[in-house]
Amino acid sequence: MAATAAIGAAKLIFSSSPASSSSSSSSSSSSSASSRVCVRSSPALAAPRLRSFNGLLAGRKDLGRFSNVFCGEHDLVGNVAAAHVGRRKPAGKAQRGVVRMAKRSVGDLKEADLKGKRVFVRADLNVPLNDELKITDDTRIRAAVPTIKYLINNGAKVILTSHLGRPKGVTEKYRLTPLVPRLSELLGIQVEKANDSIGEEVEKKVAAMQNGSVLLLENVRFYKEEEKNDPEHAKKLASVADLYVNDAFGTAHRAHASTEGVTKFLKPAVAGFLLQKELDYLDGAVSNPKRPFAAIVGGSKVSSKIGVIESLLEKVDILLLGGGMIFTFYKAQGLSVGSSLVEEDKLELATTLLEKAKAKGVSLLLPTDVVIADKFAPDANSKIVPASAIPDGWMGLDIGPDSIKTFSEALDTTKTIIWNGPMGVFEFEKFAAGTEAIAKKLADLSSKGVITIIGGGDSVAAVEKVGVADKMSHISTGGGASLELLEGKVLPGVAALDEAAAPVPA
Ligand SMILES: Nc1ncnc2c1ncn2[C@@H]1O[C@H](COP(=O)(O)OP(=O)(O)O)[C@@H](O)[C@H]1O
Ligand SMILES: O=C(OP(=O)(O)O)[C@H](O)COP(=O)(O)O
Repeated sequence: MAATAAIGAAKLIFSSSPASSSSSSSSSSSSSASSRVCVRSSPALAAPRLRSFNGLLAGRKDLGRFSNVFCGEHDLVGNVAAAHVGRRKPAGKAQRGVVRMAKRSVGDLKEADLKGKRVFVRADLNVPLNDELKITDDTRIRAAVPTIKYLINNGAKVILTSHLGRPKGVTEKYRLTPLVPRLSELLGIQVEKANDSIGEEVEKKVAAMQNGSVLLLENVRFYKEEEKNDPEHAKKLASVADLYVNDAFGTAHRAHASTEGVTKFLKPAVAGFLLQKELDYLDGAVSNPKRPFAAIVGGSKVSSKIGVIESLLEKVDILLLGGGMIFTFYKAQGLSVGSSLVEEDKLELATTLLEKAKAKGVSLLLPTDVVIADKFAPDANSKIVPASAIPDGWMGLDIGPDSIKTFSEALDTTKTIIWNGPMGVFEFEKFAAGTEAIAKKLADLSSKGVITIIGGGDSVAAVEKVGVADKMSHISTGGGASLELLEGKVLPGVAALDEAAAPVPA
């Protein structure tokens, strides 16, 4: 039963009841169906280390440097991307028909299909950059390499596209130029770059491409039409290419022109190796998780992630909230939050979510103490205060030591953990302790057999920074995408791709 413990004026919802055990007997049949038909080894939920890279690299020595993060055991399987097109209903509710579709993979395309062809590759190269525009974590770039290498080794001309950040129009600091040296180094060829993603310059550069070369287009989000998924814009993007590969798992939850719209104009439209690998692992691990199952949600994308919490309450037994997410909850409970990050229009939702968690017996834990700062800067003055005592003019930038302890104890009871969003502004040393402590805790639990899944550009950067990325069961290049997959949502970037020859029976 859920109990409400008062912490100063703050209320912390805590349930002593065990997990809603309803888990997913209803889902297991579809899960096993997919294992059978999608020719994959079941994700080894009992193993602490990634086991489901699905052999996409097997036998391909040229791809061997891909990543120590992504390279687990390479057991050879077919080139079929398993993707939920319709997904199971939450446990405890009537199950709608589950339709599983296999998506056509880039691995299905051979030299005869690729040689001399212009391939529009959508990757998620949204990597963190510092003030000097230096890449601070290259995980997403490394993760994109196997698909690109496969294409160039088969004689294709790769037109590589990505977004970076959330620019409003052309913004110098969001140009993709800083990515070129690392991409070139990893691919072993000089990558060319265009200063636009559509138009004459792109057309000219594409016309001059040799087989086996790579042209990186400019940030696709410099055009507002990208996020609007404007069909005319998608047509312009597609006009320079013959076929489409989507390998941007981190952006697969966005129906944008370069992730969804272009599929109307380019055939075949297939899944890249990374997209395929992510879906395969996450589908198995989160659709029928070992319980207790915990989610940790933090970071700064509050408005896009707070909505996910409602669905998470249907799936998880424990939900830990940190990062910029928490202040909306505090404010909803009547607390002062100073100048902390708050989504004013989500206050009502936050209240509803706290009530729902209580009603469902889900342990929703908010930090009881926070590290506050007098400005958003690495050299800010800081102090630790109870969550109920944030003074005016101060902002919360990390969770405090009591919260770390409570969160660690809660995590000790779990068997599966998915984490998206840092606990604090870990980029500043003064506010990195919460994130680092949780990263170390997950690494420790991983070694004890707990399944640990880290998703999101910054979350992955944080575990890399702590040096524990290789201890985790799975490092996902998508935070929001993996949460939406966990919710049971259709990822538009996946749904738009061609189906494999035959649908997978449910
Ligand atoms: N209390 C906070 N206030 C403001 N920003 C925060 C806070 N806690 C964490 N962040 C920021 O959240 C960012 C990551 O958020 P997000 O993009 O949602 O994560 P991910 O990339 O892992 O999905 C980090 O850059 C971090 O500095
Ligand atoms: O960083 C990303 O998502 P994530 O922070 O949820 O991992 C992706 O590149 C998507 O970016 P968006 O959330 O601006 O669409």
